[in-house]
Amino acid sequence: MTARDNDRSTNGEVAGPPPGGRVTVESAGRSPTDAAPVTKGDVSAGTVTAKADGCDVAVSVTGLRKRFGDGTAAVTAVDDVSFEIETGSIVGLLGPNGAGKTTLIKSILGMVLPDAGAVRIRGIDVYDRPREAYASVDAMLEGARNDYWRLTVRENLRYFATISGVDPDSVSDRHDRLLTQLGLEAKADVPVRELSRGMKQKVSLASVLAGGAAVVFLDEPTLGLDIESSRTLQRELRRLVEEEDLTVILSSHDMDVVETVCDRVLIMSDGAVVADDTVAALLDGTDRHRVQIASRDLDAAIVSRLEGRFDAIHVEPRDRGNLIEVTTDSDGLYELLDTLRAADVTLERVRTIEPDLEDVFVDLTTVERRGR
Ligand SMILES: Nc1ncnc2c1ncn2[C@@H]1O[C@H](COP(=O)(O)OP(=O)(O)OP(=O)(O)O)[C@@H](O)[C@H]1O
Repeated sequence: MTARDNDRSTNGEVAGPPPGGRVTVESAGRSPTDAAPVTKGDVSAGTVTAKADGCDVAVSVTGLRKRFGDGTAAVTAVDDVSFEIETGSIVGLLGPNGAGKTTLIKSILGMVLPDAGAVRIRGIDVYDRPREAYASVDAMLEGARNDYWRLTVRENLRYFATISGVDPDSVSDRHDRLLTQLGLEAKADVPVRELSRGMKQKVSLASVLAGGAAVVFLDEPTLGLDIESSRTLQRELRRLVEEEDLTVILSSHDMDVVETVCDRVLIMSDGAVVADDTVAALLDGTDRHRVQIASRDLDAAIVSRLEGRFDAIHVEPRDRGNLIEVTTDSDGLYELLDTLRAADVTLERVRTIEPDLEDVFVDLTTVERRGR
Protein backbone atom coordinates (compact mmCIF):
# COMPACT_ATOMS: atom_id res chain seq x y z
CA MET A 1 0.00 0.00 0.00
CA THR A 2 1.06 3.61 -0.26
CA ALA A 3 1.99 6.20 2.31
CA ARG A 4 -0.78 8.41 3.57
CA ASP A 5 -0.38 12.13 3.79
CA ASN A 6 -2.61 12.91 6.70
CA ASP A 7 -2.17 10.52 9.53
CA ARG A 8 0.90 11.43 11.46
CA SER A 9 2.07 15.01 11.30
CA THR A 10 1.56 18.26 9.50
CA ASN A 11 5.07 18.73 8.11
CA GLY A 12 5.84 15.07 7.64
CA GLU A 13 8.28 14.87 10.56
CA VAL A 14 7.11 12.14 12.86
CA ALA A 15 8.09 12.37 16.51
CA GLY A 16 10.30 9.65 17.95
CA PRO A 17 12.04 6.59 16.63
CA PRO A 18 10.24 3.75 14.91
CA PRO A 19 8.38 1.26 17.08
CA GLY A 20 10.69 -1.50 18.14
CA GLY A 21 13.64 0.42 16.78
CA ARG A 22 15.96 2.89 18.39
CA VAL A 23 18.04 5.80 17.26
CA THR A 24 21.47 6.51 18.63
CA VAL A 25 23.84 9.41 18.29
CA GLU A 26 27.16 9.50 16.55
CA SER A 27 30.18 10.73 18.38
CA ALA A 28 33.83 10.99 17.53
CA GLY A 29 37.21 10.42 19.04
CA ARG A 30 40.25 8.23 19.05
CA SER A 31 40.73 4.86 20.50
CA PRO A 32 43.53 2.32 20.20
CA THR A 33 42.43 -1.17 19.34
CA ASP A 34 43.56 -4.23 17.46
CA ALA A 35 42.81 -4.11 13.78
CA ALA A 36 43.56 -5.66 10.45
CA PRO A 37 42.58 -4.53 6.96
CA VAL A 38 38.97 -5.20 6.10
CA THR A 39 38.12 -7.37 3.17
CA LYS A 40 34.72 -8.64 2.14
CA GLY A 41 34.69 -12.18 3.51
CA ASP A 42 37.37 -11.52 6.15
CA VAL A 43 35.50 -12.83 9.15
CA SER A 44 35.94 -15.27 11.98
CA ALA A 45 33.51 -17.68 13.61
CA GLY A 46 30.40 -16.21 15.20
CA THR A 47 28.05 -17.63 17.77
CA VAL A 48 24.75 -15.82 17.75
CA THR A 49 22.26 -15.52 14.95
CA ALA A 50 20.42 -12.32 14.08
CA LYS A 51 16.68 -12.44 13.58
CA ALA A 52 16.93 -13.31 9.92
CA ASP A 53 14.15 -15.60 8.76
CA GLY A 54 14.90 -16.45 5.16
CA CYS A 55 13.30 -13.35 3.61
CA ASP A 56 15.47 -12.52 0.57
CA VAL A 57 14.60 -8.85 0.43
CA ALA A 58 15.29 -7.00 3.66
CA VAL A 59 14.11 -3.57 2.55
CA SER A 60 11.96 -2.65 -0.41
CA VAL A 61 11.22 0.95 -1.35
CA THR A 62 8.84 1.77 -4.18
CA GLY A 63 8.07 5.17 -5.68
CA LEU A 64 8.99 7.08 -2.53
CA ARG A 65 8.48 10.85 -2.72
CA LYS A 66 8.85 13.57 -0.13
CA ARG A 67 8.48 17.28 -0.67
CA PHE A 68 8.98 19.91 2.01
CA GLY A 69 7.19 23.26 1.83
CA ASP A 70 4.84 24.71 -0.77
CA GLY A 71 4.89 26.75 -3.94
CA THR A 72 8.18 28.27 -5.04
CA ALA A 73 9.81 27.44 -1.69
CA ALA A 74 9.06 23.73 -2.06
CA VAL A 75 11.98 21.31 -1.99
CA THR A 76 11.67 17.82 -3.40
CA ALA A 77 13.92 15.93 -1.00
CA VAL A 78 13.11 12.44 -2.30
CA ASP A 79 11.95 12.12 -5.87
CA ASP A 80 10.38 8.81 -6.90
CA VAL A 81 12.98 6.53 -5.35
CA SER A 82 12.72 2.75 -5.70
CA PHE A 83 15.16 -0.01 -4.76
CA GLU A 84 15.44 -3.32 -2.97
CA ILE A 85 18.09 -4.37 -0.51
CA GLU A 86 19.02 -8.00 -0.32
CA THR A 87 19.14 -9.69 3.06
CA GLY A 88 22.69 -10.19 4.33
CA SER A 89 24.32 -7.34 2.47
CA ILE A 90 25.81 -3.94 3.18
CA VAL A 91 24.51 -1.15 0.98
CA GLY A 92 26.19 2.24 1.01
CA LEU A 93 24.10 5.36 0.58
CA LEU A 94 26.12 8.23 -0.86
CA GLY A 95 25.18 11.70 -1.94
CA PRO A 96 26.27 15.30 -1.59
CA ASN A 97 24.82 17.49 1.16
CA GLY A 98 21.12 17.98 0.58
CA ALA A 99 20.82 15.02 -1.81
CA GLY A 100 18.02 13.51 0.27
CA LYS A 101 19.77 10.67 2.12
CA THR A 102 18.52 11.58 5.59
CA THR A 103 14.98 12.16 4.37
CA LEU A 104 15.05 8.82 2.59
CA ILE A 105 16.31 6.96 5.66
CA LYS A 106 13.87 8.75 7.96
CA SER A 107 11.02 7.93 5.56
CA ILE A 108 12.00 4.27 5.63
CA LEU A 109 12.20 4.35 9.42
CA GLY A 110 8.80 6.03 9.79
CA MET A 111 10.28 9.23 11.21
CA VAL A 112 9.24 11.28 8.19
CA LEU A 113 5.94 10.70 6.44
CA PRO A 114 6.47 10.48 2.68
CA ASP A 115 3.96 11.99 0.25
CA ALA A 116 3.83 8.82 -1.81
CA GLY A 117 5.41 5.43 -2.06
CA ALA A 118 5.63 2.15 -0.24
CA VAL A 119 8.20 0.76 2.17
CA ARG A 120 8.42 -2.86 3.20
CA ILE A 121 10.79 -4.31 5.72
CA ARG A 122 11.28 -8.02 5.24
CA GLY A 123 8.05 -8.07 3.30
CA ILE A 124 6.00 -6.19 5.88
CA ASP A 125 4.42 -2.86 4.95
CA VAL A 126 5.65 -0.26 7.44
CA TYR A 127 2.49 1.82 7.17
CA ASP A 128 0.09 -1.11 7.55
CA ARG A 129 1.92 -2.99 10.27
CA PRO A 130 4.54 -0.64 11.73
CA ARG A 131 5.20 -2.50 14.98
CA GLU A 132 5.80 -5.77 13.20
CA ALA A 133 7.83 -4.17 10.41
CA TYR A 134 10.14 -2.24 12.74
CA ALA A 135 10.55 -5.00 15.32
CA SER A 136 13.67 -6.22 13.52
CA VAL A 137 15.10 -2.77 12.76
CA ASP A 138 17.55 -0.59 14.63
CA ALA A 139 19.36 2.58 13.67
CA MET A 140 22.22 4.84 14.60
CA LEU A 141 21.44 8.27 13.22
CA GLU A 142 23.36 11.49 13.51
CA GLY A 143 22.20 14.00 16.06
CA ALA A 144 20.04 11.73 18.18
CA ARG A 145 20.62 10.86 21.80
CA ASN A 146 22.51 7.63 22.30
CA ASP A 147 23.51 5.44 25.17
CA TYR A 148 22.87 5.96 28.84
CA TRP A 149 26.06 7.54 30.04
CA ARG A 150 25.55 6.58 33.67
CA LEU A 151 25.20 2.92 32.82
CA THR A 152 28.23 0.79 32.10
CA VAL A 153 28.95 -0.40 28.59
CA ARG A 154 27.60 -3.88 29.30
CA GLU A 155 24.52 -2.51 31.07
CA ASN A 156 23.77 -0.46 27.97
CA LEU A 157 23.97 -3.54 25.77
CA ARG A 158 21.66 -5.44 28.12
CA TYR A 159 19.26 -2.51 28.29
CA PHE A 160 18.99 -2.13 24.53
CA ALA A 161 18.62 -5.88 24.05
CA THR A 162 15.74 -5.77 26.51
CA ILE A 163 13.92 -2.93 24.78
CA SER A 164 14.36 -4.79 21.49
CA GLY A 165 12.32 -7.56 23.08
CA VAL A 166 15.24 -9.92 23.65
CA ASP A 167 16.16 -11.56 26.96
CA PRO A 168 19.66 -10.11 27.56
CA ASP A 169 20.90 -13.39 29.09
CA SER A 170 20.09 -15.16 25.83
CA VAL A 171 22.40 -12.85 23.87
CA SER A 172 25.24 -12.49 26.38
CA ASP A 173 27.57 -14.38 24.00
CA ARG A 174 26.76 -11.84 21.34
CA HIS A 175 27.52 -9.03 23.75
CA ASP A 176 30.85 -10.60 24.73
CA ARG A 177 31.75 -10.94 21.10
CA LEU A 178 30.79 -7.35 20.27
CA LEU A 179 32.80 -6.08 23.22
CA THR A 180 35.84 -8.08 22.14
CA GLN A 181 35.57 -7.24 18.45
CA LEU A 182 35.16 -3.55 19.11
CA GLY A 183 37.98 -3.40 21.65
CA LEU A 184 35.60 -2.59 24.50
CA GLU A 185 36.27 -5.65 26.66
CA ALA A 186 38.38 -3.80 29.21
CA LYS A 187 35.74 -1.07 29.43
CA ALA A 188 32.73 -3.38 29.82
CA ASP A 189 32.09 -2.34 33.42
CA VAL A 190 32.97 1.33 33.01
CA PRO A 191 30.19 3.95 32.82
CA VAL A 192 29.89 5.25 29.27
CA ARG A 193 30.39 8.86 30.38
CA GLU A 194 34.00 8.04 31.28
CA LEU A 195 34.89 6.84 27.79
CA SER A 196 36.59 8.69 24.95
CA ARG A 197 34.48 9.87 22.01
CA GLY A 198 35.73 7.03 19.85
CA MET A 199 34.84 4.50 22.51
CA LYS A 200 31.38 6.03 22.86
CA GLN A 201 30.96 5.70 19.11
CA LYS A 202 31.72 2.01 19.38
CA VAL A 203 29.33 1.58 22.31
CA SER A 204 26.63 3.18 20.15
CA LEU A 205 27.26 0.68 17.42
CA ALA A 206 27.40 -2.24 19.86
CA SER A 207 24.10 -1.07 21.38
CA VAL A 208 22.46 -0.97 17.95
CA LEU A 209 23.58 -4.55 17.37
CA ALA A 210 22.94 -5.74 20.95
CA GLY A 211 19.40 -6.95 20.49
CA GLY A 212 20.03 -8.95 17.33
CA ALA A 213 18.28 -6.58 14.90
CA ALA A 214 18.15 -8.06 11.42
CA VAL A 215 18.25 -4.72 9.60
CA VAL A 216 20.33 -1.76 10.80
CA PHE A 217 20.69 1.77 9.47
CA LEU A 218 24.00 3.44 10.29
CA ASP A 219 24.69 7.08 9.56
CA GLU A 220 28.42 7.86 9.46
CA PRO A 221 29.34 4.96 11.77
CA THR A 222 33.09 5.54 11.41
CA LEU A 223 33.09 9.32 11.76
CA GLY A 224 35.86 10.43 14.10
CA LEU A 225 37.30 6.97 14.60
CA ASP A 226 41.00 6.39 14.11
CA ILE A 227 41.89 4.13 11.23
CA GLU A 228 42.33 0.99 13.32
CA SER A 229 39.03 1.45 15.13
CA SER A 230 37.29 2.13 11.84
CA ARG A 231 38.69 -1.05 10.32
CA THR A 232 37.74 -3.12 13.35
CA LEU A 233 34.24 -1.80 13.14
CA GLN A 234 34.03 -2.48 9.42
CA ARG A 235 35.34 -5.99 9.97
CA GLU A 236 32.72 -6.67 12.63
CA LEU A 237 29.99 -5.41 10.31
CA ARG A 238 31.16 -7.76 7.56
CA ARG A 239 31.27 -10.65 10.00
CA LEU A 240 27.70 -9.99 11.13
CA VAL A 241 26.55 -9.70 7.53
CA GLU A 242 28.27 -12.84 6.35
CA GLU A 243 27.70 -15.06 9.36
CA GLU A 244 24.44 -13.80 10.74
CA ASP A 245 22.66 -12.44 7.67
CA LEU A 246 22.57 -8.94 9.07
CA THR A 247 21.50 -6.30 6.55
CA VAL A 248 23.16 -2.89 6.81
CA ILE A 249 22.26 0.38 5.14
CA LEU A 250 25.23 2.63 5.70
CA SER A 251 25.34 6.30 4.93
CA SER A 252 28.80 7.86 4.90
CA HIS A 253 30.83 10.60 3.32
CA ASP A 254 33.93 8.43 3.67
CA MET A 255 34.36 6.91 0.21
CA ASP A 256 37.10 4.55 1.35
CA VAL A 257 34.83 3.00 3.97
CA VAL A 258 32.00 2.61 1.46
CA GLU A 259 34.33 1.19 -1.20
CA THR A 260 35.82 -1.30 1.26
CA VAL A 261 32.84 -2.53 3.18
CA CYS A 262 29.78 -2.21 0.94
CA ASP A 263 28.48 -4.86 -1.45
CA ARG A 264 26.51 -2.27 -3.31
CA VAL A 265 26.23 1.49 -3.51
CA LEU A 266 23.26 3.79 -4.06
CA ILE A 267 24.26 7.29 -5.08
CA MET A 268 21.68 10.04 -4.63
CA SER A 269 21.66 13.47 -6.20
CA ASP A 270 18.84 16.02 -6.01
CA GLY A 271 16.48 13.52 -4.41
CA ALA A 272 16.93 10.83 -7.04
CA VAL A 273 19.01 7.65 -7.15
CA VAL A 274 21.53 8.27 -9.95
CA ALA A 275 23.50 5.03 -9.53
CA ASP A 276 22.73 1.67 -7.97
CA ASP A 277 25.36 -0.99 -8.49
CA THR A 278 28.30 -2.86 -7.02
CA VAL A 279 31.46 -0.86 -6.40
CA ALA A 280 33.28 -2.89 -9.09
CA ALA A 281 30.58 -2.21 -11.69
CA LEU A 282 30.53 1.49 -10.88
CA LEU A 283 34.31 1.68 -11.27
CA ASP A 284 34.20 -0.29 -14.53
CA GLY A 285 31.44 1.87 -15.94
CA THR A 286 32.91 5.28 -15.27
CA ASP A 287 34.29 7.45 -18.07
CA ARG A 288 36.41 9.32 -15.60
CA HIS A 289 40.17 9.48 -16.07
CA ARG A 290 42.68 10.79 -13.60
CA VAL A 291 45.96 11.94 -15.09
CA GLN A 292 49.12 13.39 -13.58
CA ILE A 293 51.35 15.46 -15.79
CA ALA A 294 54.69 16.98 -14.87
CA SER A 295 56.81 19.25 -17.01
CA ARG A 296 59.27 22.07 -16.66
CA ASP A 297 57.15 23.85 -19.31
CA LEU A 298 54.07 23.82 -17.08
CA ASP A 299 54.39 27.39 -15.87
CA ALA A 300 51.85 29.28 -13.74
CA ALA A 301 49.98 30.64 -16.76
CA ILE A 302 49.44 27.21 -18.33
CA VAL A 303 48.53 25.67 -14.97
CA SER A 304 45.96 28.40 -14.47
CA ARG A 305 44.52 27.76 -17.95
CA LEU A 306 44.30 24.01 -17.24
CA GLU A 307 42.67 24.67 -13.87
CA GLY A 308 40.07 26.82 -15.62
CA ARG A 309 39.21 24.16 -18.16
CA PHE A 310 39.69 20.86 -16.30
CA ASP A 311 38.89 19.49 -12.87
CA ALA A 312 42.32 20.00 -11.32
CA ILE A 313 42.59 18.15 -8.06
CA HIS A 314 46.23 18.66 -7.26
CA VAL A 315 48.97 21.11 -8.27
CA GLU A 316 52.49 20.74 -6.97
CA PRO A 317 55.42 23.04 -7.72
CA ARG A 318 58.61 21.24 -8.75
CA ASP A 319 62.21 22.43 -9.01
CA ARG A 320 61.34 23.48 -12.52
CA GLY A 321 57.75 23.78 -13.62
CA ASN A 322 54.79 22.05 -11.97
CA LEU A 323 52.95 18.79 -11.57
CA ILE A 324 49.21 18.89 -12.13
CA GLU A 325 46.64 16.17 -11.59
CA VAL A 326 43.29 16.46 -13.35
CA THR A 327 40.19 14.34 -13.76
CA THR A 328 38.33 14.39 -17.02
CA ASP A 329 36.22 12.26 -19.35
CA SER A 330 37.57 10.73 -22.58
CA ASP A 331 36.82 13.78 -24.70
CA GLY A 332 38.48 16.01 -22.15
CA LEU A 333 41.55 13.80 -22.21
CA TYR A 334 42.08 14.51 -25.93
CA GLU A 335 41.46 18.18 -25.33
CA LEU A 336 44.00 18.18 -22.51
CA LEU A 337 46.68 16.69 -24.74
CA ASP A 338 45.83 19.13 -27.56
CA THR A 339 46.08 22.05 -25.13
CA LEU A 340 49.49 20.90 -23.92
CA ARG A 341 50.75 20.38 -27.47
CA ALA A 342 49.52 23.79 -28.57
CA ALA A 343 51.37 25.35 -25.63
CA ASP A 344 54.57 23.50 -26.58
CA VAL A 345 54.69 21.64 -23.30
CA THR A 346 57.16 18.76 -23.33
CA LEU A 347 55.67 15.95 -21.27
CA GLU A 348 58.23 14.70 -18.78
CA ARG A 349 55.90 12.51 -16.82
CA VAL A 350 52.39 11.28 -17.60
CA ARG A 351 50.73 8.95 -15.14
CA THR A 352 47.19 7.64 -15.27
CA ILE A 353 45.56 6.63 -12.00
CA GLU A 354 42.75 4.08 -11.68
CA PRO A 355 39.46 5.82 -10.86
CA ASP A 356 38.11 5.29 -7.36
CA LEU A 357 34.63 5.59 -5.93
CA GLU A 358 35.11 9.28 -5.33
CA ASP A 359 35.75 9.79 -9.06
CA VAL A 360 32.50 7.98 -9.84
CA PHE A 361 30.72 10.05 -7.23
CA VAL A 362 32.05 13.32 -8.63
CA ASP A 363 31.07 12.22 -12.12
CA LEU A 364 27.49 11.48 -11.15
CA THR A 365 26.83 14.38 -8.81
CA THR A 366 27.59 18.06 -8.63
CA VAL A 367 30.25 17.68 -5.99
CA GLU A 368 33.74 19.10 -6.42
CA ARG A 369 36.50 16.60 -5.90
CA ARG A 370 38.54 17.09 -2.77
CA GLY A 371 42.19 17.90 -3.28
CA ARG A 372 44.70 15.17 -2.49
N1 LIG B 1 12.23 19.30 7.70
C1 LIG B 1 12.58 19.89 6.56
N2 LIG B 1 11.96 20.99 6.11
C2 LIG B 1 12.29 21.58 4.95
N3 LIG B 1 13.25 21.12 4.13
C3 LIG B 1 13.92 20.02 4.49
C4 LIG B 1 13.63 19.35 5.73
N4 LIG B 1 14.46 18.28 5.82
C5 LIG B 1 15.24 18.30 4.72
N5 LIG B 1 14.91 19.33 3.92
C6 LIG B 1 15.51 19.65 2.61
O1 LIG B 1 15.45 18.49 1.82
C7 LIG B 1 16.64 18.35 1.05
C8 LIG B 1 17.29 17.00 1.37
O2 LIG B 1 17.80 17.07 2.71
P1 LIG B 1 18.43 15.82 3.44
O3 LIG B 1 18.76 16.24 4.83
O4 LIG B 1 17.54 14.65 3.28
O5 LIG B 1 19.76 15.60 2.59
P2 LIG B 1 21.06 14.76 2.95
O6 LIG B 1 21.47 14.07 1.70
O7 LIG B 1 20.83 13.92 4.13
O8 LIG B 1 22.12 15.89 3.29
P3 LIG B 1 23.38 15.87 4.30
O9 LIG B 1 24.44 15.01 3.68
O10 LIG B 1 23.79 17.32 4.34
O11 LIG B 1 22.90 15.36 5.63
C9 LIG B 1 17.51 19.54 1.38
O12 LIG B 1 17.30 20.52 0.40
C10 LIG B 1 16.98 20.00 2.73
O13 LIG B 1 17.18 21.37 2.91
